Amino acid sequence: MNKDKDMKIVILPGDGVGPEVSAEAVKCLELLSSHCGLGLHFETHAFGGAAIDATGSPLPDSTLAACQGADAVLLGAVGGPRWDGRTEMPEAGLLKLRRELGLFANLRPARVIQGLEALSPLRADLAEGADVLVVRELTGGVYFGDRVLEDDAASDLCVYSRAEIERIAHVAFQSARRRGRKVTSVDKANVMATSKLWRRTVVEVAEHYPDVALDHMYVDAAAMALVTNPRRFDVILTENMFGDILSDELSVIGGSIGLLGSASVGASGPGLFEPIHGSAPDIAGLDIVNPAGAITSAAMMLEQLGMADMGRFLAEALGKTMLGGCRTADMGGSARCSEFGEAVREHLRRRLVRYDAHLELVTMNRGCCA
Ligand SMILES: NC(=O)c1ccc[n+]([C@@H]2O[C@H](COP(=O)([O-])OP(=O)(O)OC[C@H]3O[C@@H](n4cnc5c(N)ncnc54)[C@H](O)[C@@H]3O)[C@@H](O)[C@H]2O)c1
Ligand SMILES: CC(C)[C@H](C(=O)O)[C@@H](O)C(=O)O
Ligand SMILES: [Mg+2]
Repeated sequence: MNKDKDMKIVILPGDGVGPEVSAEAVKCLELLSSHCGLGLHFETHAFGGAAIDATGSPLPDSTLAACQGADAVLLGAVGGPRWDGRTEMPEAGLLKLRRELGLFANLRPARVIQGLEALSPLRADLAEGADVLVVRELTGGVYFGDRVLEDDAASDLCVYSRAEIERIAHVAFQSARRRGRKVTSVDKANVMATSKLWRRTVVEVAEHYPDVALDHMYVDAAAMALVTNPRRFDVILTENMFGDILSDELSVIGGSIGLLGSASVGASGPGLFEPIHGSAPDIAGLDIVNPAGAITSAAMMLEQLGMADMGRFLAEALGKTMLGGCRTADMGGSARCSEFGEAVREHLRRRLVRYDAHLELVTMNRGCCA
């Protein structure tokens, strides 16, 4: 594959395990890019706690400008106890980046890999075949409402407009069309005004998708059903805070939070690709973190950049690595983060050899027929 245009990928390693997982993902991308002529160019920028230490800000202007001028952004993770309680924490940089890039849709797929059901904490008969996509609204709700913190009282305002709900609902219904054709909208409409508007608006948007089934659940019941009956879900459509919490819960059905990647996209401009886990300070620097979520995020990035085949090769190499028994400690194995990443790349190299042979055959056949 030779792309017409070079692509700029901004890497934000961040804090804790962020640099470790993003390094493995980047090495996979470099391998694909050099082998297949994808024209990916990588630029690393300071972000999060590391940027606070270097510049005083978690999202320096130069980092934001680089992200705005990129084709895609790949992030490790931010935060850690070292910066807890600061006036401006590393996490504030992440929220600002999502907002500045207009990344209102956060897609978090989770599934139990066939053959790895035993790694799920769920009973095998419950885990088998579970495959859920969380579509999380990412730039509204309580994350972005006014906050007041006084000595004896505090408040966080939760606001949603109809337009914000409509656009994320369209993303969920369109995703369902490519998957199992069912959307479960999760809210707290028995209590919250934002959830009442959410439910009403989702019902209206659903009229444009008569081929997609829609049901509604309260978030507390959904939290239970995710671990008692995950197969009842296809696409979960939910607001910012509920999506944050439910996706961490959902991540463990496959065996570990370390498995999940995510894509955050807006109406236009670069997407942001990041594992859903945090900076895992308890295991940072030990080379034992699971980089699968970061590698999955890189595969999602390739798909979004129009290189779906390459994304599929990377996702397949990741699956083969785990099915072949190479697993990090969180998955019950003993592989180091770097060993796991290298095993993925070895599977990728083998896949690319077969791909080259296929391309050669196609070229030869064309020659014969010309
Ligand atoms: N997108 C992000 O950058 C992001 C996401 C979540 C949390 N955070 C931040 O990360 C910091 C730590 O948060 P936390 O401890 O609540 O959550 P966390 O996700 O970092 O860790 C929770 C637990 O899961 C384990 N874990 C996480 N990822 C793993 C992986 N890939 N492989 C193996 N084990 C893994 C950790 O060791 C820890 O025991 C906080 O500052 C938080 O705000 C950042
Ligand atoms: C670090 C934090 C601000 C972030 C969030 O709550 O969105 C994280 O938990 C996530 O899931 O990406
Ligand atoms: Mg989270």
